[in-house]
Amino acid sequence: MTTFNELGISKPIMKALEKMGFEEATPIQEQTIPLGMQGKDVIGQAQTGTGKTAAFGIPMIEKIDKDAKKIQGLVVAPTRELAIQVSEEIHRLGKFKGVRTLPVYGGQHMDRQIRALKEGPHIVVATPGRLLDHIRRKTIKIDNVHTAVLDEADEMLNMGFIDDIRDILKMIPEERQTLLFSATMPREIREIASTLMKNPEEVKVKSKEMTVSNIDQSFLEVLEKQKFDTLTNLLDIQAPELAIVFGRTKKRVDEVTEGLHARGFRAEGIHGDLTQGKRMSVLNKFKSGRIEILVATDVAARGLDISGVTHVYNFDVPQDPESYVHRIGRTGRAGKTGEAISFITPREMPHLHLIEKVTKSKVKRMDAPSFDEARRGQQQLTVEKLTSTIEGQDLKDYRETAAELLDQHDSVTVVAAALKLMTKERRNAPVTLSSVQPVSVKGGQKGKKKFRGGGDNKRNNFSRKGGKPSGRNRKFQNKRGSNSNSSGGNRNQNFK
Ligand SMILES: Nc1ncnc2c1ncn2[C@@H]1O[C@H](COP(=O)(O)OP(=O)(O)OP(=O)(O)O)[C@@H](O)[C@H]1O
Ligand SMILES: [Mg+2]
Repeated sequence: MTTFNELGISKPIMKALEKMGFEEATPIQEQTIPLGMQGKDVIGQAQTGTGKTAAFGIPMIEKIDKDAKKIQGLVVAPTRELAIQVSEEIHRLGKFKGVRTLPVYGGQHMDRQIRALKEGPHIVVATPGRLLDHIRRKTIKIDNVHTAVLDEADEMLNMGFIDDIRDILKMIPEERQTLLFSATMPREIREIASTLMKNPEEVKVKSKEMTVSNIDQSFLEVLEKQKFDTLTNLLDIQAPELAIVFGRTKKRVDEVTEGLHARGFRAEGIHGDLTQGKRMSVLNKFKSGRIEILVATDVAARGLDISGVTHVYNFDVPQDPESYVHRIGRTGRAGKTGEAISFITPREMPHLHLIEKVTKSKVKRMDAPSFDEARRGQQQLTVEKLTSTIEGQDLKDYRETAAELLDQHDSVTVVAAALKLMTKERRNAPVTLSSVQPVSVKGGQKGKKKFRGGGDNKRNNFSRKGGKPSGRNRKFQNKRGSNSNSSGGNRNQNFK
């Protein structure tokens, strides 16, 4: 294990790392940071949630001259949410050095952005379209940029930004350093690497599997029309602290969200048709725990780093193995554990096998839970509340009434009535979703061709001091022997 100290990182950044609770560098950081600090061009590939942001953020911040009121570092990211998230992480890393970072993305007021740009940020983290807009209006000057980063390059390609990216890179002074991060290396990205980068060093954190070992993966074979009931039963049993449910289309996301509301869950949907303001407010609610379930399309959730996501449900199986890896990678981040459960209709079984084959991971079969189990799941929550009240509170004022009650009724009846009163019974509103076509293996083969590996499975775990212990410790949840909330659930202990 390499400490950040050994990587020759300067004092102010070391202080920031300490504040952030980062103790050891992750493998991608260990390999990328020294190259980055030597000024080399780097292509980085590693598994989800393994700290790629700091891997490019630290060398970039090291090179900033904070007395120069000029944009010196530029990060391009595919979505607004990602731009904001990356900007926040860089801000935290560069705080003690006094580095100013600004996220710039479409959908935000131009005037406001221009005013913020006038304050002289050192680093700008931007989405491609809006960045080009600013460059053309000369509200962003890139003549002094010495470090350029493309984060999630393949996703930018998928989203049709490839020409924008090329244009942007061509405008930045040639003597710049370029860092490129991508889960896959399709032809177009390779071409950018060979034409617009200088002898890039490739850092691939190798692994047999593409998914991280701290995500427990399982699937249920379920008929399309039973998916929704199965989902709510599972949610009742597993009681995730924060869960993301993936749906294939925007319409699907809206329908599942509405259905969850009808059954009394705190859920909200997120997809590309929502306004920027709405997307941000949904994400903030989710991050702060005001909603417990985020229903999302692939694009809306790519790269998002939300701590405390304990469960990912693939309500619809992802189109290709690559999406599968990114989706489930929203949990099991920063060495924590997580659960990923995929709903597979009988006709989609070959597709699941393809995902297993390409990602080289085994997805365990689990049985669909019954309504009865779900009901017991709800009651279990009440039992936990009751137990903690028994253990933790002064009940003196209630004892006399309790004794009177027990004179009149037997104890089991009294406790049963209390449980009934306290249990939030699920409304069983009937929910019918529009029908969807099953995913065919053909779609998956595209992914197979595209996909490539990354990430040392055993070593992706890393330690973070003072990490918040996750979750309600639900015994019920432990049925399959592993969950994100079990105490000491951080498997990374094995690697210390
Ligand atoms: N060395 C470290 N020690 C502890 N925590 C870390 C370390 N490096 C990064 N983290 C934390 O791990 C989480 C995941 O990091 P990050 O978002 O950079 O992952 P990523 O590799 O970019 O994932 P994705 O492929 O999903 O985009 C973040 O919350 C980050 O703050
Ligand atoms: Mg990332």
